Amino acid sequence: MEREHVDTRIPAVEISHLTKIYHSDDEGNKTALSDISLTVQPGDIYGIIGLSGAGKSTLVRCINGLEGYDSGSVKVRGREVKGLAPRDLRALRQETGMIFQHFNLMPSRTVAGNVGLPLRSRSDRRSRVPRLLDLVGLEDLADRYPSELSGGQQQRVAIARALANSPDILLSDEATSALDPTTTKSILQLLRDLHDRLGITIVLITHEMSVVRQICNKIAVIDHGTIVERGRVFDVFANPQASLTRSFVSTTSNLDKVNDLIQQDSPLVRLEPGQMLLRMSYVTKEVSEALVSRISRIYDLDVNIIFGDIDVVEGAPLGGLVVRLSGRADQIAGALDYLRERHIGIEVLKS
Ligand SMILES: Nc1ncnc2c1ncn2[C@@H]1O[C@H](COP(=O)(O)OP(=O)(O)OP(=O)(O)O)[C@@H](O)[C@H]1O
Repeated sequence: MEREHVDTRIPAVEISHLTKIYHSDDEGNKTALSDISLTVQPGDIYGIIGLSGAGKSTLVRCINGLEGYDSGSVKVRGREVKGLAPRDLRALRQETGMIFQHFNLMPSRTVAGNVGLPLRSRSDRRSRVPRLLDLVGLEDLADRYPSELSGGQQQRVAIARALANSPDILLSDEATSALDPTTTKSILQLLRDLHDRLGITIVLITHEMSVVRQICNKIAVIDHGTIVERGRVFDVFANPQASLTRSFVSTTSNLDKVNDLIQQDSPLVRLEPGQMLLRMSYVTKEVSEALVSRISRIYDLDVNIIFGDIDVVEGAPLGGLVVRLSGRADQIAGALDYLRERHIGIEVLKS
């Protein structure tokens, strides 16, 4: 869908020192966001992850002007959201599509009727709705009603509706949280395709790290209204700093299972004399060697892969292997040095 040229020099969203307090007579003041700063560049798929109540939805609502804020600044396409005239606020929302967990479709309207809702003129609806439906793969369902569709199809309708005014920014608030894993994957794939084809910037709110891993390039982790960690997705997954981030990352990998196996004294992780149980992980993107066969050959070791979990994130392998090494102690030590020099994360689990 055609869109005005986007100035890629101006951040899509720039938030500085944002603080939002909910004031309530009954329950007193509740600080939902405290000193939040983050910058979303045009073309980013920026994941914002946090537990329930962390402040994610409040943050999105500040970005699209649904919620005011107490201090700090929220700029969308270079313009401060607070204090926008109603007309400018309407324009901001038109240029900023939004999708939600529960789709928010009108049950009394057909698929085509829902998608065409944001479009003012009949001619716009006639020309654009079929193209929008085509974009989300629902061209055959135009005359159906939401109740006749699966959850994934309903979210596709909502995505088409969010794109009706050719926004350059899409805000996604837990858009896959009500969907099963397979449907989640297909919706995330669709968002990625739309990003690649339309160049749309996506701000994606979620509580699932696997969602971030699948499509985001940047991530901010939010905890009780503050950002505890941010960075490129690969770096944060490879080397999480905050304990909350570490616990999110651990939900996406089975490598921690080895600790249970050790505790249960599983035969899988029992060692003979001269053996070592090792976890090897990718911590940088610059690894392209056949490491397992190299250390086996150079140091005359048997390397038994017990299990592994490697995914491709931002175009580079991420994750690792749990292996049992058998060989002479000095040879094993040499192999560990070899791996360290090549920036492989190593953790001796048992020896
Ligand atoms: N309208 C409101 N009035 C008072 N407090 C609110 C209001 N909306 C949210 N809060 C509080 O602000 C905090 C942040 O809420 P928010 O909905 O932004 O979190 P969230 O991370 O999106 O959580 P969830 O995933 O459960 O929706 C919570 O403690 C919540 O109770």
